Amino acid sequence: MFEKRTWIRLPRNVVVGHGVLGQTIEAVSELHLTGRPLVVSSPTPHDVAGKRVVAQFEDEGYDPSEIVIEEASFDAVQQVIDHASDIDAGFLLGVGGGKAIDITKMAADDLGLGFVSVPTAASHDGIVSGRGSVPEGDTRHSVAAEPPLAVIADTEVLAEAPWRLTTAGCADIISNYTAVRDWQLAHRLKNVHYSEYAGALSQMTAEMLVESADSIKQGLEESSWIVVKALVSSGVAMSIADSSRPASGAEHLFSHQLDRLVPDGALHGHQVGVGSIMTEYLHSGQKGKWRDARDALAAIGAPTTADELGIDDETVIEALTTAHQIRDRYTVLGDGMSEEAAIEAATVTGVI
Ligand SMILES: NC(=O)C1=CN([C@@H]2O[C@H](COP(=O)(O)OP(=O)(O)OC[C@H]3O[C@@H](n4cnc5c(N)ncnc54)[C@H](OP(=O)(O)O)[C@@H]3O)[C@@H](O)[C@H]2O)C=CC1
Ligand SMILES: O=C(CO)COP(=O)(O)O
Ligand SMILES: [Zn+2]
Repeated sequence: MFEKRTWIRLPRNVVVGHGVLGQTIEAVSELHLTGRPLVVSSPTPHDVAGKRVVAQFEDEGYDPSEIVIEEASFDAVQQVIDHASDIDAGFLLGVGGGKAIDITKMAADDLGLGFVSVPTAASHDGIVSGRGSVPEGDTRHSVAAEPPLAVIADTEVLAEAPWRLTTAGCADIISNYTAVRDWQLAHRLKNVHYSEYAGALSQMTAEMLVESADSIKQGLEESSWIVVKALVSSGVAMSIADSSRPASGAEHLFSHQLDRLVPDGALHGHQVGVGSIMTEYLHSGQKGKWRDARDALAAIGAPTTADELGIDDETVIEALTTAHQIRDRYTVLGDGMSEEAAIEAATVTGVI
């Protein structure tokens, strides 16, 4: 008997472009959500977009409420859950970078309410995915959470965010190359389920971004358009796979381990980018494609060395040799790298 089943949860409305923040009500009303909206943001996103979203709901006769969270923590998720229960919220909007959006999607998951993602920074593909990441103990990687019903990405707002957030989003996409390679390796060696559709979409997303590198420049709103569309595409790949596998391999394990070792280190995307230079080397050797990964990152102005990440060489080696312990996810790191091999990989690729 045929027993395969798949259940793909995707956003219904993805609205991207100049000034689309002004179409929030339009995009939301199409979703047939009812009750009071709760707008969740963090301080800067509240100023640049959150209060405009609240004002729109007020003008249209909704009775919105808002909450501004300061940090990515389970306490903050609980604060949002409590506030939503107190005001009897009907649905949630997360307005911000990864912090505000992840907190909203995790609170929405707990509350059983719909949620809309309104990114103010094109900083990584979590802003459009059904994966939430809040540091707890030693856990840094994402877990399944409520996927957004809609994404409203205003390129005018995104283009005004600090440029390093956009280069971090690019680097998160460039890391899809090695993530897919790791996934294929795990399929071959460990019989891990591999989705051809999700793998191909993730890889194509990285290729298209790299091909557009010349148009990704500070001050060009088109850059935000290109990057956010790639982030949406990467988020869709994760939804198809029902896993972060298409966009997260050993380079992400390396970054998660850096987050544990250096809590206020570099941006997620920048760390995974540097990680992918080294894991590409591990996949394909000295003559392999690691230079392509490095050059693609350099072309958009993302870090390619430990120095540029602001992380010392010893920490890079410690993260590389212990990254395989982060989670049960087979990658090119296998059951761990020796210190000598890690130093070799980081040195040959110029990371240290
Ligand atoms: N779900 C997933 O798959 C993933 C989730 N994450 C999570 O996402 C978070 C990191 O995301 P990231 O977006 O880098 O971090 P933040 O949401 O913390 O945003 C980074 C910084 O940019 C500021 N900011 C955001 N938008 C603007 C803007 N338009 N103009 C000026 N400043 C702005 C924020 O201000 P302020 O401090 O006021 O908020 C913050 O200081 C972490 O919590 C991480 O765990 C990371 C990777 C993947
Ligand atoms: O950042 C992600 C994909 O780019 C999510 O991956 P993780 O599941 O490793 O947190
Ligand atoms: Zn990522």
